[in-house]
Amino acid sequence: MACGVYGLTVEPAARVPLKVEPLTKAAFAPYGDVIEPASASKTYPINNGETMRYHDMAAIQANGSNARPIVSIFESKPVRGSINVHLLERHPYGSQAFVPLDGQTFLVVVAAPGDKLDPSTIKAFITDGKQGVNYHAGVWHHPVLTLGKTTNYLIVDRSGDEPNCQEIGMPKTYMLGRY
Ligand SMILES: NC(=O)N[C@@H](O)C(=O)O
Ligand code: NI
Repeated sequence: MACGVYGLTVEPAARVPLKVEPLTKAAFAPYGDVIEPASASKTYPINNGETMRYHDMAAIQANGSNARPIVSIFESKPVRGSINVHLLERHPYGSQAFVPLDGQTFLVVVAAPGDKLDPSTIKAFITDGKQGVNYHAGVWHHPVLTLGKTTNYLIVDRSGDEPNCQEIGMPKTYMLGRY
């Protein structure tokens, strides 16, 4: 998905630490959904009780002309050393879900939707290896930041006619620490 540059994405000289918090449903609610059994709104047994259904975990959005939700796999190499971020991207026409298939933790950096970045809404989270995330349409997020080893993610996002990836520069370079 080619990301159009929506704003300045040159790395700012000013650097600030950004606290990395454990990912929780409540903390992530302004940005999207956490995909994990504990966050299911509805859970019920099926198949004569042999299977538990964690129902309707994420709001899958696919808007625009000829839009449809699609399933893909991202095979993502890990980032290593000090991780500093200075740009985010958004998909205005649809949501984007990442579910790790190898039990791998990853970092999530988000900001509230809007045509201008609101620095007060920039947050960083670390997943517990079982969690996935679903960014709602228009939510600013950093391209996937995989930790430790190359990881496959199941991706659910949107295909359609309109270009669906825009990048924007962050006001500072945000330091997430060493991994
Ligand atoms: N560009 C692309 O498909 N991936 C990004 O959207 C991402 O969030 O990693
Ligand atoms: Ni994305």
